[in-house]
Amino acid sequence: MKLGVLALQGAFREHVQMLRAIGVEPSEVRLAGDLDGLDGLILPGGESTTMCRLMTDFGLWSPVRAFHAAGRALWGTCAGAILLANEVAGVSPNLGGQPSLELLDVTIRRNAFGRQVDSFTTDIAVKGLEEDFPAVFIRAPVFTRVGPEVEVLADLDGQTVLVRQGRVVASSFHPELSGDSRLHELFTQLCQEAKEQKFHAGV
Ligand SMILES: NC(=O)CC[C@H](N)C(=O)O
Repeated sequence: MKLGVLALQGAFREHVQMLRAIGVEPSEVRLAGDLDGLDGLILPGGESTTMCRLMTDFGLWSPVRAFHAAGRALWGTCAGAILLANEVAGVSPNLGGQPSLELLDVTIRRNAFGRQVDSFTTDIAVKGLEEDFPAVFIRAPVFTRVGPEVEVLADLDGQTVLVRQGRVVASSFHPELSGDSRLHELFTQLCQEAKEQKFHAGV
């Protein structure tokens, strides 16, 4: 299993460390060619406006869309989830619209928990995990609209915080900072499944 972590900005090193801890040696992705041969890609948390600018500078929008179209798995955490969404809300109007990959049929609202509660950790129930997951939220977004093909895997006080649409997963929290590798293990399984499906389909 070959996984990559988008390494333009933000908490990519923490994802790399978490993947290493579960026995996966990931590579850092900065250029389109770095995606070659990968089965899955993690888009980390950070600052989505900066990441968008770097996605443009590094010419990554089309290559990441093509990576998805070729049957590979993607997981966006926090700012990474914002990059995946079809629609981004909560952007300052004078900045214009925020570009995104549009690979996940959701609307995501940036900084949805307000400044008073910038960062917090709380245990949440996640579909597919037997025990609660310690979720770290840092100026986190929430999914305010979820399309018909999107499965909600976790919420917090009625706000959607973890979703999946086929082989695209997005969390508004930072699983790489919680010292709990279960979601990284689940994503690795999803990458494996995506790879096998591709193999069976003869692609
Ligand atoms: N921890 C994070 O990734 C924060 C996301 C950031 N608030 C943004 O909107 O881009």
